[in-house]
Amino acid sequence: MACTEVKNGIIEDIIFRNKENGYTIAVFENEEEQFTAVGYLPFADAGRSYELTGTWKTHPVYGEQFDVSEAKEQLPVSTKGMENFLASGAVKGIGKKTAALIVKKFGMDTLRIMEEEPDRLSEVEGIGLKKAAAIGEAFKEKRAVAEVTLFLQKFDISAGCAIRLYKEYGEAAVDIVSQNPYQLVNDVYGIGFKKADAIAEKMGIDRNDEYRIQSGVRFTLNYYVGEGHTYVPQKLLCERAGQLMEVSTETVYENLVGMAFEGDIQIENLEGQNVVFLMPYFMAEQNVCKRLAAVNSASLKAIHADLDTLIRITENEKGLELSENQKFAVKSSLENGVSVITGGPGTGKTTIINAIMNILEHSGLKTAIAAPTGRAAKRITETSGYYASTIHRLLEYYYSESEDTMRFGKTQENPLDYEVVIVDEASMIDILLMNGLMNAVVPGTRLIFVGDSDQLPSVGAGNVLRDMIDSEVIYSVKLTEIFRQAKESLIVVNAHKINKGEYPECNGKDKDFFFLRKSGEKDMLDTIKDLCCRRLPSYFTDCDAMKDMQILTPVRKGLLGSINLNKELQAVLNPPNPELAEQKYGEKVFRVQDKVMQIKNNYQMAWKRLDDFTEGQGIFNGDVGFISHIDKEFNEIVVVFDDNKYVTYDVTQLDELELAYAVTVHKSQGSEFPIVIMPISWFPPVLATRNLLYTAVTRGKQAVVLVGSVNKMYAMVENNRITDRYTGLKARLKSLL
Ligand SMILES: Nc1ncnc2c1ncn2[C@@H]1O[C@H](COP(=O)(O)OP(=O)(O)OP(=O)(O)O)[C@@H](O)[C@H]1O
Repeated sequence: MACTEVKNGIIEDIIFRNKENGYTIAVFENEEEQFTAVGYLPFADAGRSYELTGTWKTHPVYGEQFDVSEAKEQLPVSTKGMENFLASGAVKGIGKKTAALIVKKFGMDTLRIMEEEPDRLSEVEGIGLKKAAAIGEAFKEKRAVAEVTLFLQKFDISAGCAIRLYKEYGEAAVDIVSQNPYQLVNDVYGIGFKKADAIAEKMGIDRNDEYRIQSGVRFTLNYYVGEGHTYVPQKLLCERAGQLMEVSTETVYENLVGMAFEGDIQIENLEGQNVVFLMPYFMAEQNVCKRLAAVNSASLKAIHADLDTLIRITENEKGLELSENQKFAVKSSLENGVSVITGGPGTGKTTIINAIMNILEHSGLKTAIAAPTGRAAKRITETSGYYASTIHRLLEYYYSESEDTMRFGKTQENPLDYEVVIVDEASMIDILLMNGLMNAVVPGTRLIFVGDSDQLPSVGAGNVLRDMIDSEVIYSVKLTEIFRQAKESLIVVNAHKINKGEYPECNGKDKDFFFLRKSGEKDMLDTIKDLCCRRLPSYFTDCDAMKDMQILTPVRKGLLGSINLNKELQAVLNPPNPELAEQKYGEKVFRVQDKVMQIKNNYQMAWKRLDDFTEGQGIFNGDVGFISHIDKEFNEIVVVFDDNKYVTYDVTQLDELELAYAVTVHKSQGSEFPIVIMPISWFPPVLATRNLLYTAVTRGKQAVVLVGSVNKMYAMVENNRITDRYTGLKARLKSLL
C-alpha cells in the first residue's frame, strides 16, 4: 500500500480545473523538484503555496502523480512569493500591478495589514479608501471560505456548494452541517434532500432518524409545490416519501403526526380525503378564501350615476360600441366586491380595463392597476395609457434583513388605500402572492381580476384564477367574441382555434403566422439559427435579432431545449470576440452583450438607474436583460434590465443568471415579444399540450414562426391534457360562500 506523504510546493501551472467540484490537476514546484498533483484544490491558482498530504500514484498515461487527500494553503514566506500570491487573483480587486505596488509598500507585513488595518492600503498609489476596505473584506472572506471548504471536502461537498453554504451561514457553516445536514435543504438554494442525505450517510446518521424522515417529507411536499400543487393527498405523500428515503410508508406516516404537532405541516380532510399541506400554503389558502369572502360580501361605496349612462358616455368618448357581453363585464365588475373577467387574445380585455378606468375617473373612485410581472405591467401601461405597477410594488415589498425574507409593507394593519384594484394577467398569480394581495385589500374595495384562464397556470403553486372561476361563487364573465381588428391577425385567430382544439391556419399571404416544415431536429435547429441571423432580420427590416425575437421551447434539455438553443444562438448572434469580455461559470459562458434572464426572485439584489440615479432592490424570476460589462479584476458582471436598471452580479451569484436567447414557454408567461419562434418536434406528452402551444402562440405580436413537424403540432392541439393541480381554494370557496 502506498504511504501517505506530506509535501510543500508552489503552484507553477494549473493544467485542469473542474469548476463545479474543484477537482484540479496542477504542476507544483519546490526547491528540490517539480511534480504533478491531482485532487480537490478549488481555489488554487498559480503562485500560491500549499502543504499537501497524499500518496503517489501512477497514471497509465501521465505517469507519476501526487494524489492529494488534504491541502492546506500556506501563506507566502518571501516578498516574491507574496507578490505572486496577490497577483494570482487570490484576493478580489487586486491585479498584477496593484500586487506589486502593495508588496513594495508593505513587504512581508502585507497580509497583516490586509487583515488588521486594511485602511492603510490606501497609502498605495491608485487605491482609495473604498477600494482598500473592499480588499480587506475580500481577504477576510477568502480566508473564512477556504476554512469552510477544507472542512466540507471531507464530506465530498464540492467547492461550489461550499461557497453557497458559506454565503448562507457564514462561519457557522461547519457547525450547522455537523449538527444536522438536513437543515441545508431548507436553507440553501441548490441543495436538495439527496445531497444532504449523502452527507448524512457519510456522517453515519441512521436511516430512520427523525430529522431525516421529516426532511424527506418536507422535500417531497416541496417537490409537489414546485409542480404547482398546494397540497398532496396523504396516501400519495407517504408512498412517495417512503420510496425516496427507502423506508416504509408507516414510518413516514408516524412522523407526519409529530410534524403536524410542531406546526410544520397541516393535515386536513378535504372533500373526503386526508391531505397534507406545508404550513405556508395551508395558511395562504385559508386566508385567501376568508378574505375573498369578506371582500365579496362587503357593501361598496356607491357610484353616484347610472352605470348604463356612464357606459354610454365612455363609448362616446372612446369612439367604440361595447358588445353586450363586454357591457355586462364592465357592469358586473363595478357592482361586485370581487369579479373575474376572462377571455382569449383580442376579446377586449384591455378595452374593458380602459372603459372601467374611464368610468371610475368620472366617479372619482381611487383605482390601482397591477400585474404579476414587470413586463406585463409595462405592457398594460403602454396599451391602456394608465399606469400599472407590479403587484409586488403595489404591496410595497421590501427585503427584511432581520428575517432574511421578503415582506410586504402593505398588510392588514397598513392596507392599500384604493377603492378599486384591477389585477391584469391574473392567470399568473400564485397562492402566496394572492395571499399578500388579499391581506392588503380591505372589504369595501372592488377587486377586479382580468386574465386568460386558458393560459398555462401560474409558475408558483396554486390555480387561483381557475379556482375562483370554477368555484362558481365569484362573479365571472367570459369574453368569447374576437373583434374585427383582432380577426385580421392569424396569431389571434389561430390562438382561438388552438384553444378550441382546431388546427391553425398557416402561411397565408401577408399574414403573421408561419410554419416551416422540417423533419430532423438538426434541420430544425439550423433553420432557427438561419431565421434569427438572416431571414427574419431581412424580412422585418426594423427588427433587432437580440431584442425583438424570442425563441420559445417546451423543454430545457436536448438539442431543441433551451440550454442547447442558448449555446447555439449565442455562438451565432454574439460570437466570441476579443473585444468582448467573457466569464465562465460551470458549463456556461457569459459574454458582454449577451441576453440573459434572472431565474429566481432575489429581493435583496440592488439596482441603480443611470438616467435618473434612482436606486432600489429586487430582481425577479423571468426578468430579462443584457450584459453591459464584465470586470475581471473584481469578478463582477453588470446586467442592464428593463427600465435601464443596472445590476452588478458577483461571479458567485451567476447561478441566478441564464442565457435568454431561448426560454421555456413556462418562463415566457406574462411577456410578449414582437417575433416568437418555436421548434415543434417530439416533446414529452406532459409538455406537448394544447395549453402550452396556446400560451406560446399568444406571446407573439407581430409574427409567430413554428419550425418542425406539422403532425407534431396537430398532436399538441389534440393533447388537451391539463395537468390537474392539487389545490383547495375552489372547495374552500364553495363551502364558505
Ligand atoms: N367593442 C368593440 N368594438 C370594436 N372593436 C373592439 C371592441 N372591443 C375590442 N375591440 C378591438 O379589438 C382588438 C382587441 O382588443 P383588446 O386589445 O382590448 O383585447 P385583449 O383581450 O386585451 O387582447 P390581448 O389579450 O391580445 O391583449 C383591439 O383592436 C380593440 O380595439
